[in-house]
Amino acid sequence: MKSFQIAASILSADMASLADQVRQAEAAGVDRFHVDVMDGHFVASLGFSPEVVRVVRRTTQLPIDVHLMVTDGNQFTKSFASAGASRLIVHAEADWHLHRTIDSVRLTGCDVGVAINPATSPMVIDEVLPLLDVVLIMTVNPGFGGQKFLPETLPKLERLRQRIEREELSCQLMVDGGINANTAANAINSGANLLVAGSAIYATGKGIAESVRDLH
Ligand SMILES: O=C(CO)[C@H](O)[C@H](O)COP(=O)(O)O
Repeated sequence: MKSFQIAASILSADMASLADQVRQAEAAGVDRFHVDVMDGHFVASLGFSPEVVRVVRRTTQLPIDVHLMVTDGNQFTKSFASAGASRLIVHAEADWHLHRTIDSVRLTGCDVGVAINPATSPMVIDEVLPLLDVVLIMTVNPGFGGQKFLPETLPKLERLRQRIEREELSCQLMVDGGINANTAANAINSGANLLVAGSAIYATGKGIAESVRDLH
């Protein structure tokens, strides 16, 4: 049995045929979908709305992770939960009251995750780790697809993996940014068990099926 999951990030998908791109990725064997929400403030880009999550939800039964790269994640939890998100991931850097936000995500019925940027120490989530379903270690600075994987983020994965094992926590360790057939192995060897891939699935020029096969 493989020890990792693959999430397809629709940021690099062709929006003109989003439903078809979701179906193709599911048929190719991805385990879940990843939808980026960007507010032009916490990160420089804009996108995606709950309406996009609704389209993905209507198209697949696979879990959908919504990554809230926004200044106030708490204000959007209900709208993305009712659009069909399975899991909401907020940024530790963007939240002064992370514990309260984790509680509000739980109240929506969604699973909960916290993301940290490359410059952020995992110490910021020490106190809440046992409350989480997933930790997202950004392996690029967030906001854009197609960036280069930052190997200096790997020691954070190792450190978190050790604690998760030691305390027998059920939390997944997710990596996002620059994940492809070359960088995935390093991330997995350092402790990641959920790989988010956007351009390595939707923008290789080889087609979705072959790209997912390469990742596996
Ligand atoms: O959060 C993100 C960028 O901030 C993304 O999920 C993005 O889609 C990753 O893209 P790629 O796999 O092309 O690096």
